[in-house]
Amino acid sequence: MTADESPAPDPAAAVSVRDLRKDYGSFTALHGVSFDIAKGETFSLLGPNGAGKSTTIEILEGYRDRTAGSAQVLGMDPHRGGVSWKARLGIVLQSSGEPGNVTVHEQLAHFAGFYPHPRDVDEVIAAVGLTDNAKTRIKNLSGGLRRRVDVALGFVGRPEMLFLDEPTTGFDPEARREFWELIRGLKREGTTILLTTHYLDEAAQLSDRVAVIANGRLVDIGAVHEIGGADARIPIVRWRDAIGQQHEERTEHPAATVAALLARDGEPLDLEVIRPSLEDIYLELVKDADADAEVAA
Ligand SMILES: Nc1ncnc2c1ncn2[C@@H]1O[C@H](COP(=O)(O)OP(=O)(O)OP(=O)(O)O)[C@@H](O)[C@H]1O
Repeated sequence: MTADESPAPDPAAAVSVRDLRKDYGSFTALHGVSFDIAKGETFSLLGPNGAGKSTTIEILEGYRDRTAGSAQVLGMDPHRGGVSWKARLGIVLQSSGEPGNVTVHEQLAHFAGFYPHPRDVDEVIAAVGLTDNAKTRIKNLSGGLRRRVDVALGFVGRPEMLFLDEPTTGFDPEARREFWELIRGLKREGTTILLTTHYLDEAAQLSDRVAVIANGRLVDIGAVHEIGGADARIPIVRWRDAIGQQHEERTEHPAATVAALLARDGEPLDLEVIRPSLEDIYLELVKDADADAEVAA
């Protein structure tokens, strides 16, 4: 199939992808992926190592050519996007290049100069918690602090669309929480955000919608509270009986189940009521996708 033969992308969307396919030689990394991201939406692409997340994001950033299918980002085919289109994007790649022999402030001020309406450099440095390191040479920063510089470079140009490929790798827990606040602030300003992350709590905290991709195929897509379907969210009641045997019941009415247990047997041992998290649901989706792939193979 050529790009021209695939269905039309949605012109109103910030990102619109149809039947996206990518071959690396004889290996197919993407088997025809389709999704839209609305303007102002925060959208996470989730999947195991090698699923095709970075390939997708790099095609959308204009860094990689696609083999087939169509893609539009801010109304433009990324393959044809020029300098003015690129100035509307912010990009945090999965791995950054060799750090230069420049300070944090110098690097950001230099980068800000490429954009027509950059943010205030000192405010950006403060937003990523690097004020105390503003005059430090980047090569002398720890890995986690360097990653904060990458994030700062991604939004200093006041982008309409921000791509974040595993942005918080190497962040300590406090820095991750601060990063979440930063992203919420950018979202409030109307920035469209495409995030890939292996931290499912991060995706649950930040995303309007998520897509799960496995083996180059889209497995599911939807709002964080809908992904995997309603059945995947049915609470689980777990307890042990008087002789120590473990029991488990999936029920829409966990309080009634616990009340009935209490009335019947007295206080249950090791009682837990669990609502599956995004991580639990994600793991199930990926397991099912792997099983399907094995059957197909
Ligand atoms: N330049 C390349 N040449 C050949 N194969 C590649 C190339 N880049 C990626 N691949 C392969 O394509 C598949 C998808 O890779 P990709 O980096 O998109 O996955 P990912 O979902 O981002 O994984 P991770 O979570 O590890 O970053 C993998 O099997 C990878 O080995």
